[in-house]
Amino acid sequence: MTLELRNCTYGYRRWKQPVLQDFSYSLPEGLTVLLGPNGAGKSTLLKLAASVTTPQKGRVALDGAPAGTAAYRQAVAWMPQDIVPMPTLTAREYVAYIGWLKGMNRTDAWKQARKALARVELTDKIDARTSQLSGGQLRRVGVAGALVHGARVLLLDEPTAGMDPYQRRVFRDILRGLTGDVRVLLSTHDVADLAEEADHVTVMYGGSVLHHGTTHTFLAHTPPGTLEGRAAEGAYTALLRSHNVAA
Ligand SMILES: Nc1ncnc2c1ncn2[C@@H]1O[C@H](COP(=O)(O)OP(=O)(O)OP(=O)(O)O)[C@@H](O)[C@H]1O
Repeated sequence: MTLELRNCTYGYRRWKQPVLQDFSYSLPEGLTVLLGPNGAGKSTLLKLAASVTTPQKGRVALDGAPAGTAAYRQAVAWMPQDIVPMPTLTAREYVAYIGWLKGMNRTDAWKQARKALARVELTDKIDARTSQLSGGQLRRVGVAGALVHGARVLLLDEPTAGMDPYQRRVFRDILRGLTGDVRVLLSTHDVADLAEEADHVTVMYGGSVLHHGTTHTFLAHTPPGTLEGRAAEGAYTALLRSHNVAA
């Protein structure tokens, strides 16, 4: 399975410098953590891969199926950085609605929404209005929305932001429990928490990829003498500094 952006250019304003220019990226197998300072282009990359935005130039495809086609949209799940509550919908209705938008029939979407909410331990909030959930609970609803339709590619934009430590652990267990050839691209500022779990690490800055490789090659940037448990943070900072980027 290959999700690929090839020679993509994307800018939010036509008269401004594009955020991504002639940008190519291929999502490796397993879990890839996407790191980078604010404004690096991480969300933009995820939105292009999720086919919620379309590049002005270049192409995005999954195994040859172009982004935007039904086959592509069903295979790819996206959790946006900002989960906007829908005041009239309950958590279950919200997740089922995402499933339905992704092509599930209503009965399946309804059943799978309950299961997806159980996976993020929100069974007790299943009938709560999304507008009445806390920020962390709403993010867990977002994760459930990404899980509901059995996608082969999960694109998650800062999924753990605002989650308490216990829920971060639950989330990591969900990632570990994904079976089959499911690929995950996950952006985070939570370097220490997730980078060491990943199979691959991508670091972006200024719309470019500074590093893209296995976690092993990423951690090789860790400066000697770094405290235990700080290896990923150390590697990240050292990588940015080696490119003259203030971390
Ligand atoms: N809707 C928008 N309209 C105009 N410019 C935007 C918009 N969204 C993002 N940008 C700009 O695009 C650039 C990349 O933003 P993007 O959100 O992809 O970065 P990011 O790496 O996800 O940042 P963060 O870590 O802060 O979420 C930034 O310069 C940002 O100001």
